[in-house]
Amino acid sequence: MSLTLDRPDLLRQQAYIDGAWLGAEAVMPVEDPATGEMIGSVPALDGTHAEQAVAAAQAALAAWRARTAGERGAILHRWSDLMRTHQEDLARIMTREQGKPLAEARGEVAYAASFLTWFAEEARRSYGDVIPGHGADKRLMVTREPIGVVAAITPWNFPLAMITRKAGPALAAGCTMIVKPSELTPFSALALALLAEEAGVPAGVLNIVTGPARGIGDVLVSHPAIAKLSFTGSTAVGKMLAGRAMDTVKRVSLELGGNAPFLVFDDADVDAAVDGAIASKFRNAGQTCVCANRFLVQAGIYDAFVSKLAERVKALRVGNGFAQSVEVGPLINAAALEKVTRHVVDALARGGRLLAGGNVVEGAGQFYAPTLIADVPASALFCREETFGPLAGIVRFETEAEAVAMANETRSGLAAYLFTRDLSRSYRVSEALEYGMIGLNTGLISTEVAPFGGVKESGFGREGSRYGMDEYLNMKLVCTAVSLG
Ligand SMILES: NC(=O)c1ccc[n+]([C@@H]2O[C@H](COP(=O)([O-])OP(=O)(O)OC[C@H]3O[C@@H](n4cnc5c(N)ncnc54)[C@H](O)[C@@H]3O)[C@@H](O)[C@H]2O)c1
Ligand SMILES: O=C[C@H](O)CS(=O)(=O)O
Repeated sequence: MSLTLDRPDLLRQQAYIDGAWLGAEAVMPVEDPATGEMIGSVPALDGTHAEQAVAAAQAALAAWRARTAGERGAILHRWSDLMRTHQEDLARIMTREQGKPLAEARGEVAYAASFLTWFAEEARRSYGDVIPGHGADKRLMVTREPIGVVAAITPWNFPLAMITRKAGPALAAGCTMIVKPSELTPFSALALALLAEEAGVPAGVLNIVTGPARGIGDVLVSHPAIAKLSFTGSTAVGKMLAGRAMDTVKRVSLELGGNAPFLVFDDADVDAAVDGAIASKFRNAGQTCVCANRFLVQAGIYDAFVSKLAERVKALRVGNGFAQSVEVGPLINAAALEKVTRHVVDALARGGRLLAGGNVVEGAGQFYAPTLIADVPASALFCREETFGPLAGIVRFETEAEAVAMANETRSGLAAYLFTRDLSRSYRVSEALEYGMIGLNTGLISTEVAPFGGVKESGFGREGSRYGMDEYLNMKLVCTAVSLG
């Protein structure tokens, strides 16, 4: 299937280093997860090219940080405007390489652009402090300065937003950046770079290095000129990269895997809980870090919730993201299909009751039927691992204490959801849950205006909100001795 774009030049098959578009003899193919067809290819660059990108970012740093926050913000605003102008093309490129339904892809373009708009304004608010001196002759001033050259390594599931959630604050702060996008979805990143160039981002300020992760990553985690590593991806890879970044004591922020519990109490609005469950579980075919990963439902509301949810899951339309009515697209690759299959088989083997789906959708591409399994024990695999697929598994509980204990029984700590109409319970439970973000009577929590991030092994640091700038700024104390005349 050909990809029709108003701006065909947005589909870039070259990497972007120091303001130049770069080809290579060695290339990496990019496949459409819905059809298995090859869309195109990108250069399979290596550590040498990563070194070139670091040198370019280093050379561009002084002039970029010397611009005023307003000047940097104006460029970010133009970049964001260009994203919105070309929303349809960016969405089509994303659906083609990542698979999500076109409506979701359009939503991600707007979400990704919102981070550029937000941080274009936050740039002007990187305030410092003047502190009353500790001596009559002392004057204390605290300034906030850009960290310097930043390396960003990003995942495939939100191929635009996970980049602008970093590039927005980094460039607003006066940093320069090298991005290594996922090898599964490089075209979104390269289209973003073209629009950055058109918006006036100077050469070297933003660099996109495509290719096998290890060779490029080895440079990005170890190069002494890189002051910060911002990683979004799996917990296992994040742990490894962060550990290596410590050899040069880089600042690190980690946005890692999740295992979100979705708690429904007897006093919940059951229809609202079902709406929240569908929104949280099946967005991007269950391939988001904040998807509900396990449903914990109190005994009194259990049957009503399960039967209503079953009707909704059975009605979900699966298919190619370009098809008008499709709500659930393909999984990203065969490994993802295998993992969700493994979790389904395990849940059924433990006595789970299949109420919808439970099968691979035969044919081209990697499709799994939206699946609902009830009456599963908390020992099931999907309760212990991030499924990252369209499986909703339900565990029954009796008491609030039991629910909180089950919810917290994981090393993950990104997002959690609870549905209750009891005000005291909403405080008790949200305070007891060990997570960075809580959805209370909602299944959708992500926005550029609020801090996004986790605790425990879901990482540290926050993206978005006024806190997002902190990840790209250093604090400096200037202590001045003044003569008293
Ligand atoms: N917390 C968040 O904000 C957030 C957002 C999106 C995705 N995620 C998590 O990301 C995971 C899915 O994304 P994924 O499959 O792309 O994760 P991944 O860890 O496999 O890959 C993420 C990035 O790391 C790179 N990478 C992998 N091995 C590397 C190495 N040895 N050296 C350097 N780079 C390497 C990949 O090429 C990719 O660019 C899920 O666990 C999901 O929960 C978290
Ligand atoms: O996969 C997790 C991303 O952060 C997606 S979103 O921010 O929740 O849209």
